[in-house]
Amino acid sequence: MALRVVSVLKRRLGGPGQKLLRSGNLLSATQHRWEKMPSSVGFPVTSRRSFSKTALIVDVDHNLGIATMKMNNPPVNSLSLELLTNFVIDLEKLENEKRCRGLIITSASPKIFSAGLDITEMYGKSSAHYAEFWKAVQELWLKLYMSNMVVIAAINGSSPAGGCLISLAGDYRIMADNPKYTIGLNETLLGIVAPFWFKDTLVNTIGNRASEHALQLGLLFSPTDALRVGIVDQVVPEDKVQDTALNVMSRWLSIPDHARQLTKTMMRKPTVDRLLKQREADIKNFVSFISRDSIQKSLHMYMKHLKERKE
Ligand SMILES: CCCCCCCCCCCCC/C=C/C(=O)SCCNC(=O)CCNC(=O)[C@H](O)C(C)(C)COP(=O)(O)OP(=O)(O)OC[C@H]1O[C@@H](n2cnc3c(N)ncnc32)[C@H](O)[C@@H]1OP(=O)(O)O
Repeated sequence: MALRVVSVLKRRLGGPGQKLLRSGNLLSATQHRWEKMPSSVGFPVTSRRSFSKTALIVDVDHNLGIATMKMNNPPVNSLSLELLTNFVIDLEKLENEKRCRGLIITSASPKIFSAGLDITEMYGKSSAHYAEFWKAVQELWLKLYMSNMVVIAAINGSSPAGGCLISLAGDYRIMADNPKYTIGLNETLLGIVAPFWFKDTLVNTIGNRASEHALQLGLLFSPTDALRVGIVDQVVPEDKVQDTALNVMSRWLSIPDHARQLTKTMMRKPTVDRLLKQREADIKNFVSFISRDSIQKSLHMYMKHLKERKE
């Protein structure tokens, strides 16, 4: 598979990418750290940046123009305020790197892509905290959904709710073929409601009827069912997720950026504008909804249930 990926990329990538590929195997090259690589024009050929504090590991391969972002927030990659904030900062940095055209989002922890929003950020806190948290969730979705980069989710584990949203905000989803993993917008199971822009993102992906069904029942799909309904685009053996992501990326990067980006904007802007027009109202709605005693109780019970499952 690795060799096939290399030959596909050889055909599709021009310039420095081809030079690197001529010099050896793409996968071993991307695995090299920048200090091991020759720098022909004064900057690292491949650079790796790790932010252990931010719980995100970002590798940028300047030659291929592909960044890989691994969520690294054990135990379950829950999206805390801090992680959301740093996710946005790193996305902005990548967006500003001219040579970075593609982004693969995946998880550093096997089995869990992301457990979704950090539930502990949504109960027992102040209204100001809820508002700040929700703004960060909105910001991440806005940035990801409208990214100029090709964004591929390499879903190597379970991906409920906010984790599913991150995947849906990308351009293409590849999921590991493991029946233990599930993906979906399961908010109703927690006694909460997926906001309209979560719903819109799902509708844009799988259509209205399938979304209504999935959202009302809070369905968490196995990889096979997720593929059938269209939440993911491909299901592959667990050890092939990353190779497949690179392979698919090469196909997407073979399209001229400006044409692909304008097309993406044309398809997604109306959905994004809907939130932008009522962003403050959406924050207010969230704060008032989440502060209700009944909702606080539901979230508390849900967390208790998660903990008791283990005992
Ligand atoms: C009038 C209408 C108005 C409408 C207005 C709308 C307003 C908007 C409303 C609000 C919208 C909010 C949208 C919410 C989105 C979300 O993302 S909510 C989060 C949903 N996530 C989940 O349901 C996943 C829950 N977790 C799991 O199912 C499992 O943990 C797992 C991911 C499958 C992993 O399982 P396993 O490996 O067995 O690990 P666990 O032992 O279960 O967990 C380890 C520890 O992690 C804690 N944890 C798990 N998930 C979360 C989480 N999301 N947040 C915080 N913490 C989490 C878990 O409790 C364990 O903790 P310890 O016991 O302390 O170890």
